[in-house]
Amino acid sequence: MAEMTKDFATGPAALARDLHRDYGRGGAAVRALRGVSVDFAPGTFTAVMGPSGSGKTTLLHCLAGIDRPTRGSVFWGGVEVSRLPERRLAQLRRSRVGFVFQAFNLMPAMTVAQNVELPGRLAGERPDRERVREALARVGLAGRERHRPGQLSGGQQQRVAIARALVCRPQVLFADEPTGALDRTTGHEVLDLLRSGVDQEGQTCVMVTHDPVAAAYADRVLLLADGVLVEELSRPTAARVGELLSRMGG
Ligand SMILES: Nc1ncnc2c1ncn2[C@@H]1O[C@H](COP(=O)(O)OP(=O)(O)OP(=O)(O)O)[C@@H](O)[C@H]1O
Repeated sequence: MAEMTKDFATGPAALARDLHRDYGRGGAAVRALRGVSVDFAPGTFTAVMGPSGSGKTTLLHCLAGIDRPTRGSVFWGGVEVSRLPERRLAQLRRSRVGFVFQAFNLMPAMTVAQNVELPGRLAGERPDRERVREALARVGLAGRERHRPGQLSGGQQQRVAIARALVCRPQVLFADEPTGALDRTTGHEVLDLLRSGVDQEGQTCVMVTHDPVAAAYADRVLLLADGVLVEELSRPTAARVGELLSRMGG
C-alpha cells in the first residue's frame, strides 16, 4: 500500500500530531482540540481524562477516524488516516479500529450474534459464524448468541458491544466512558475484560473516563484541559488520579 511506511510493525499502534478540531467558524468557533500530539504504543492501555468539555470525546473520535481534525494528523501504524478519502477511511476503520460507546448502541430487535455481525454485514461481508462465536466467548458470553440485548444485563450488553468491536481483531480499541452507564461491580467486569485484552492479547486500548478507579486499570492517564494535554501519569492509582483531578479543579 502506497501510504504504508516501514515502521508499521514496530511503531505506535496509533498517534496524533498537532491535532486541532474547531467546530464552527470565525468568532463563534469552538476550539475543541488545540494542538494535541500523543503516541499509543502497541499493547498498552491509556485512559483519557479531563473536565467536561475539555475535548476527550473529540480526541477519541479523531483518533478513531470517526471525525476529521481541522488540522494535524492521525496515523494508525504507518498509515496517515486523517487525509484518506472517505471510502478508504471507512474500509480501514473497519479492519483497524474498534469503538465502544457508553450507551452500548446495540440493535434491540437483533440477536446478540446478529449485533456482533452487523458491522461486517454493513460492509457487504458474509458473516463468519466462527469469529462471532470466538468474540462472544472472549467476552464471557458463549452460548448467548440467540438472546436479544433486552434479555441481558447492562454489563452483558456492554460486553456484546465489546465483542462487536473486537470481531474484526482491531489494532486499537477505543472506548468512550464504557462503564458510565454501569454500576460499580458490573463496571469492574468490563474493565477487567479490557485489561485482560491488553495483557493477554496485546490489544491497544484507549478509554475516556471520568472515574479515577476506572483510570487506575490503565497503564497511563492523559489529562486534557481546554483542548490541550496538560498532564501524563504513568502506572496510575485511583488515589494519585484523584489528587491530580482535584489539583486541576482547584
Ligand atoms: N458537534 C459539535 N458542534 C459544536 N461544538 C461541539 C460539537 N461537539 C463538541 N463540541 C464542543 O467541543 C468541546 C469539546 O467537546 P467534547 O465532547 O470533546 O468534550 P468532553 O471532554 O468529551 O466532554 P464530556 O466529558 O462532557 O463528555 C465542547 O465545548 C463541546 O461543546
